[in-house]
Amino acid sequence: MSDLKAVAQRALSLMDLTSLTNVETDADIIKLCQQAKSPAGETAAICIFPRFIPLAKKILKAQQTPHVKIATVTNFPHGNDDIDIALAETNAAVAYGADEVDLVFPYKALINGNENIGFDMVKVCKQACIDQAKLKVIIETGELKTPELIKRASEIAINAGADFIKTSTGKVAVNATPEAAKIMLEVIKNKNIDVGFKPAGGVRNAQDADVYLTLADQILGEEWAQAEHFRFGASSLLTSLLETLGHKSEVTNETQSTLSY
Ligand SMILES: O=C[C@H](O)COP(=O)(O)O
Repeated sequence: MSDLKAVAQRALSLMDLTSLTNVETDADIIKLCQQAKSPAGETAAICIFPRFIPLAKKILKAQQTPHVKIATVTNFPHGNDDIDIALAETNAAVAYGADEVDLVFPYKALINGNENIGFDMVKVCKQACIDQAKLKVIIETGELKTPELIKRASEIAINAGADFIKTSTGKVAVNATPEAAKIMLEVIKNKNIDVGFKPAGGVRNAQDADVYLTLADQILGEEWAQAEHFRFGASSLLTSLLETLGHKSEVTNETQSTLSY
């Protein structure tokens, strides 16, 4: 069993602190940015809908946490197969100033036997992100279900230019699982390529995080799971990690006083 405090500290620095309920207000996004500057250190990123990016940029700058990346989502959460729409959304996300775009792979098309739509969608969206944003491709493992489809979607996404492969939207019945993670990490290892991994959905505490970090350490080596290669997509993990680390999850007065937007 790993040292849970050490795991919690590591997981915090690898987190895409996520708020994708679609009922967020500006106040919720401001609070999320404040939480990203936690008493135990900064999260790697926040993950929000595109329309909130300009506000988040302003807040992150005002609270002097410009290293916290802004991730957003496109073709989300449905994973439909309309390439033009996915591309338009990705172009808009980049125009808003996203550092990272989490694109939902057209997984239903793949389940129906069409590999080309996924490849083409990732390829054009990668082009839209080139030199401006990382492209993280959500393959929705809980819907793909079989190891063969999870492996194939991972390979297609990587072949088309994904910078990260991500398990899940967090919006379906089955989200990140260790079984899916193992398949995806092995695809990355076998391809011997500079692509990252993001388990997302249902990662709730340091024990959950430990399972995925241990898999990454075993499959890709202990140095690999750094923020440029590994993220957790999670909405409630931070609160639990802060408890493990002995901190209260509330925003500190100090954090609030740095805001001058
Ligand atoms: O990408 C992240 C997920 O949407 C968050 O899922 P969660 O609410 O289960 O942590």
